[in-house]
Parts: sequence; structure tokens; C-alpha cells
Amino acid sequence: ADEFYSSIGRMTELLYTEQQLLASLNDYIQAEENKLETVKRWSESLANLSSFAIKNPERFLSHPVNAFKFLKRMNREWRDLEGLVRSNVSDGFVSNFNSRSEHLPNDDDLTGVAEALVRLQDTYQLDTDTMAKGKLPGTSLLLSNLTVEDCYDVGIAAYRDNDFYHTELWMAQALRQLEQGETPENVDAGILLDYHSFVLYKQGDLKSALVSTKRLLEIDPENERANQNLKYFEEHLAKQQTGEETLKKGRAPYNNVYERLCRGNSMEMTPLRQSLLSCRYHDNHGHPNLLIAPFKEEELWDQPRIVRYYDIVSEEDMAIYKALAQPRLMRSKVRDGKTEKSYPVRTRVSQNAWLKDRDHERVGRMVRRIGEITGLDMSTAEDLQVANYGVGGQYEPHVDFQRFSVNESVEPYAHLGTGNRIATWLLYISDVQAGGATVFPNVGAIAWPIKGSAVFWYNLLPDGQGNYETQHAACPVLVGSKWVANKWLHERGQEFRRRCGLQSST
Ligand SMILES: O=C(O)CCC(=O)C(=O)O
Ligand SMILES: [Fe+2]
Repeated sequence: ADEFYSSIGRMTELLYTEQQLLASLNDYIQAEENKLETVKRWSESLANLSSFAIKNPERFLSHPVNAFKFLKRMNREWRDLEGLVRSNVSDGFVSNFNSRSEHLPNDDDLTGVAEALVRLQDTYQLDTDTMAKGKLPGTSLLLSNLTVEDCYDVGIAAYRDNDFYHTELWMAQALRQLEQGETPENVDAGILLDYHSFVLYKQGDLKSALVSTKRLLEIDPENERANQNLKYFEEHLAKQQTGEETLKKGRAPYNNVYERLCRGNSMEMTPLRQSLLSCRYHDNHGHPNLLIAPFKEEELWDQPRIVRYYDIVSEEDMAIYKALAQPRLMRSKVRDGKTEKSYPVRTRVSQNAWLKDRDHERVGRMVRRIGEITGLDMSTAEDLQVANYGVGGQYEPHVDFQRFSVNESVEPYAHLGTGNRIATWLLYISDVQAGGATVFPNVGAIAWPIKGSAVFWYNLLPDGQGNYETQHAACPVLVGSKWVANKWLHERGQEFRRRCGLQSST
């Protein structure tokens, strides 16, 4: 089935679908109006005739022409009219809609996008009101706020996830907006308070659950469940006060290194260490192709060494990669090294496509460039992965190499036969308005997406062991459509290019 929330690029297709549906709906409205217009005209013309005739029916019908026309009308014209009234002009729209309905977002998309809002709220420490009012960078794009019903839907998505902490936040937001005078059609204070008090109770906050239940009983005094809960909460609270039970804490949003990095709080480096990071033009020791056009190289981090190259490809190249990838985008998966199978996971919300060197001359050209810049053999690299992130799109902390231990007989990436992923080339082919940084939680490095620049690092230590300091993540995209193109380089072919050491240091 089609999935949309995991890629803004895929979602853009839906906007065109909506345009076509709207055009078809307008055709239907026009046809319905034409039909009604015809019916009205007929009825009006008849009204005069009939009111004249009815004044003196016998006299009217005594005229043979009148009699002829009258019988004809009653015999044929009324029947024709009935046919017209009965005729269905909605077929076009209905069949148009039905043929597309398979390719419209399903419930998983709705859950996915609601989860995304909650994820963004946690990662970027935004309160529910800020989120509901859409007060984010890029606010000029916002058409309308979340309504009471929208907030309720986000709360329900969290509830289905057993995420009572966020259910509480969103039900409370809905209640606040209700108090501010919104008039939703399908949601009322009763149902909001019902959920609100229940999830407070589930989180062990009996005092607040009691307050919420009392509010519910004010508007619905007969509510049986609320009355039972009231008794239950009061009894348990009394016990608690005698110290029998302590408050359990609900799941609070985690505030770990990863999320702090996503918010742009990088680890402080000592000024000395910082000053040793260099920025220079890079020609890979005089590679002939790079002497003519060297790349600006910036050292982002020292241990592990992470470098960024600016202006690696042109705007046109990037447009080509996106255009080639767009129709092939599929939900990104994560490969389980043990079972060798790939699965879609919540920790990776994006869609991707793979481009071969031969798919376009510009793809092959960039791959050759990577070889020139890094000095590595590109013949064992994987195809170019083009990825586009969705709403709150992310890739939680992971390493790019396949974990293995020397005593294990399984060879990493056995199906490729090219050894492990020795290095990662991560090219940003879009900017991102807010969020979406690439961060390295084990060391504290942050790489912000800069269109046309590529970040490069070695995943393996010189002896072939995986370097866990290279663990990294793509932070949730707050505002924007983030596109990247990765090239994963493998061990085979690099034996004489990157000299291996016996010890695992770099
Ligand atoms: O998109 C990013 O910033 C990082 C992507 C990444 O780590 C991956 O695809 O393995
Ligand atoms: Fe990665």
C-alpha cells in the first residue's frame, strides 16, 4: 500500500491528486446545477399554463389544441421529467474517486503523522499550545491551527500507543481550546474529560484524575463510570495520605544527549581542540582532476574525523537525483544483520530509492568524484541511496556498519561479498528550515544539512573493527523536506588505499 507521511516528496503527489478530485467535484456540481436549472425552467413554464387551466378546467380542455397538448404533456413530458430527476450525474465523480481511493492515505498515515507531532514536541521541547498553534519557524506557511477535534485525534493516537503522558497533554489542550470558545461538532468536554482523567489515573496522578473527574460530573452528573471513579479515586487518595501508596510517574519525554544535540546544543570542545580543526582546499595530494577544481574541505570533528566538502554537485545535479528517485521512493527499512531481512521501523521514518551509476551520467560522475576526493575504490560501493524524510522524519541513533565480532563466522554484508561499510558519504541535496541535523551522540558532533555539501567519515577502525564513536542519527525534521544522497563505501578494494593497522586506533 502507498504510504505518505514518511516522505514529504511523496506527500506532494497527494496535493495533485486533491486538485484532480476537486476538478472532478466541480464538474459534478456543474452537472447537478444544470440539471436543477432544467427542472426549474420546466416547472416555471408549466406553472403559468396550469394555473390558467385550473381556473376553468372544462372550458380549457374544450379547445382541441389545449386537449392535445395537455394529454401529450401528461403522457410523455412528465415521464421525461421524471427520468431527468431520477438521472444520476454523480457517476463521473464517484468513479473518479473510487479509482483513486486505493491510493489515498490510510489510518496508518494518520497515526504516523500524529506520532510525528508528538515526537517533534518532545525533541524540540515545544509545549502543546505552541504545537497546536503551529508557532514554528516558517510560520508564514501555516494556513490554520489545530482545532479541538485535531487535538483530540492526536491524543487518541497517543492513547492507542499506550502513551498516556501525551494523551494527557493533548486532551488538556483540546479542553483549553474548548474553554476558549471553539465549537467542535464531534467532540465534547465529556469525552475529553473522560480520557483526561483516565490517563491521569493510569500515570498514578490520582489527585489530578480526581479534579478531572469532578469536572466531568459537573457537566454530566449521572455519568456512572465517573461516579464510580470518583469513589475509587477518593478512597485511594485517602490511603495514599496515610502513606500506603506512592505516586507513580508517567512517561516524561526523555531529554538525553541525542535530543540535546538535535536542538543544536553541541558538546563544548576545548578552544585548543577547536583551533586544530582545519578548513582548507582539498586536492587529495594532487589528484589531477582536483587540481583544477579543488573542494573546500572543512574538518567538523577530530575523533572520529568527520569532514565536510562544500559545493560537491550543482543545483541541476541535485534536481536530477531527486527526479530519478521520486517515482521509486519506498518506505525506508532497517536490515537485521542476523535474519538478513529488512523491516520498516518507527526509528527510521523516511522513504528511499537506489540509483545506479548508469541510471544517469550525473550519478556516475559524482561517484567518480567521491573516489577522487576520498582516494577510495568505488567499485565495491553500494548504489547511491536517495532519501527523503517525512513529517517528523528521522533516523534514530545507529551505526552504518554491520555489527559483528571476530569470533563470529558470519561475514558482514555476506550477500554483497564486499566486506563491511568502511565509510559513509552523506550528501545533503536540500536545506532544512528547522531540525533535521545529523548528530553523533557518542562524541557530541552536529552536522547541519547544507545543500550541496557532503559529510564523510570512516565507520571502521583501521583494523576493521566497527568504531562506535561514529554512531549517528538524523534528527526529526521540524520544518522542511529533507533530502540526502548517501554512498556507502565497502572494505574490499581499499586494502592498499586505506592502510590497515594492527591496533584499532586511527
Ligand atoms: O540523513 C541523515 O542525516 C543521516 C542518514 C543516515 O544516517 C543513514 O541513512 O544511514
Ligand atoms: Fe547512518
